Amino acid sequence: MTTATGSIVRFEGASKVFPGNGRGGEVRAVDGVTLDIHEGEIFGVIGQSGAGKSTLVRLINALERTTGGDVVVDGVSLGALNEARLRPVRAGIGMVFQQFNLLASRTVAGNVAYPLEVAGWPRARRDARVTELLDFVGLSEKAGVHPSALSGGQKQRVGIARALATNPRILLADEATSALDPETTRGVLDLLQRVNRELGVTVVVITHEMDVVRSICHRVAVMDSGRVVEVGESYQVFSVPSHDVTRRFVATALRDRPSPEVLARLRTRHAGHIVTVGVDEAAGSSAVLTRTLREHGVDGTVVFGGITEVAERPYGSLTVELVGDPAAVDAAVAALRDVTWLDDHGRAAA
Ligand SMILES: Nc1ncnc2c1ncn2[C@@H]1O[C@H](COP(=O)(O)OP(=O)(O)OP(=O)(O)O)[C@@H](O)[C@H]1O
Repeated sequence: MTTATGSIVRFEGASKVFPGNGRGGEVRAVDGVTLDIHEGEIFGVIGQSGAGKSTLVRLINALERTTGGDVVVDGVSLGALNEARLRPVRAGIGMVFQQFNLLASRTVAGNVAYPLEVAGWPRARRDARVTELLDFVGLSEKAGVHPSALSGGQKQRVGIARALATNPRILLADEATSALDPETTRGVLDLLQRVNRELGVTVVVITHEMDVVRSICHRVAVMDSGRVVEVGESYQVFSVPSHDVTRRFVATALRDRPSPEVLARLRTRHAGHIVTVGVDEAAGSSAVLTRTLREHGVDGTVVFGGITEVAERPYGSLTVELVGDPAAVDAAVAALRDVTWLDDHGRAAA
C-alpha cells in the first residue's frame, strides 16, 4: 500500500451499501475500501461487471455518497460535506462517460462551453477557453457542428474537452473507450495521456480492457465484490497476479486459456491428462515446466496457449497434455502447483 504522501484521493474504509428493493437483499457495491490515488498518476480500476468500479469512482466526485468510512479528495473529507459545500469539490473533478453524454441540441463549442456557463464565466473568457480546449483535443474545425455529425472518437474528444473546461485537477473516465473501435481507442488513450502529462491532471480510468491498463495506467486496482483485492504498479499486478480475478482478467484479454468448448475439442484429440499452467518471469517459466516434467518422467505436449509480454516480461499460460505413469503425472502436477498456478482439467473419460 502507498502512504498518504502525494495522495490526491484517499479512500478510508469507504463503503457504499444500496438498500434492498423491499425484499431485502441490500447491495454492498463498495465494501470497506482503503486506497490512495497519487497526484499526477493515471490510475486504473478493473474488475468484472458488477464488481463496484463505477460506484467506487462515483464516490470521488460524490455522485454517490459513502454509507460508511470516508473519501478524502485533495485533503477535503467528503463525508462531512453538504451538497452546497460539495460544489467546489465537484468543480475540481471532470468526468467522461462511455456514451459521451453530449447535448444533442448544442454545437461542439456549445457543449464545451456548457460547464463554463454553469460556473458563471463571462462570455469573452468562455469563448477563449473553448477555443483553447478545442485546439488541445484537435477539433477546432468542428466547433460549429452538432454532435450527430461526429464520429465516436470525436464525440469522446468533445467529452474530454468539456470535462477539462473548468481546469479540474482530477479526470474520471468511466469506460471512456468501450464504445470505440481499437484504432479510435488508441487516439483517445493518447489524448488522456496528454491530459495527464501536459496538464498534470490525475486521471482515474475504469475499464474492462486490459490494453487500456497496459498502455496508459501507472497503477491499477482490481475489484471483486466491492473490495479492492489487488493494487499496485500495472506490470507488477499483471505479471505476478496474486488474485484469481486478476488472473482471469489477464487470461480473458490474452485469450490464452481454453474455453469449455475448446477444452471439449482438445479432449477428443488428446487422451492424456490436460492441465493449464501459468507462465511468467517470477514463477514457472516454460523452462521450469519442461524440467519438472522431465524429473518426473512425464511427457508434455503443448496443446493450447499463449504467452505475451507485460512490461517486457513474459506472461501467459500453456495448456499441456501430460502422458506417463498416472502416479508420476500426479506428482508432476503437484510439483508444478508449488511453482506456479495450475488448472487441472483431468483426463478424458475412457
Ligand atoms: N443505484 C443503485 N441502486 C442499487 N444497486 C446499485 C446501484 N448502482 C449500482 N448498484 C449495484 O452495485 C453493484 C456494483 O455496481 P457498479 O456499477 O459499481 O459495478 P461495475 O463494476 O461498475 O459494473 P459494470 O462494469 O457492469 O458497470 C452492482 O451489483 C449493481 O447492481
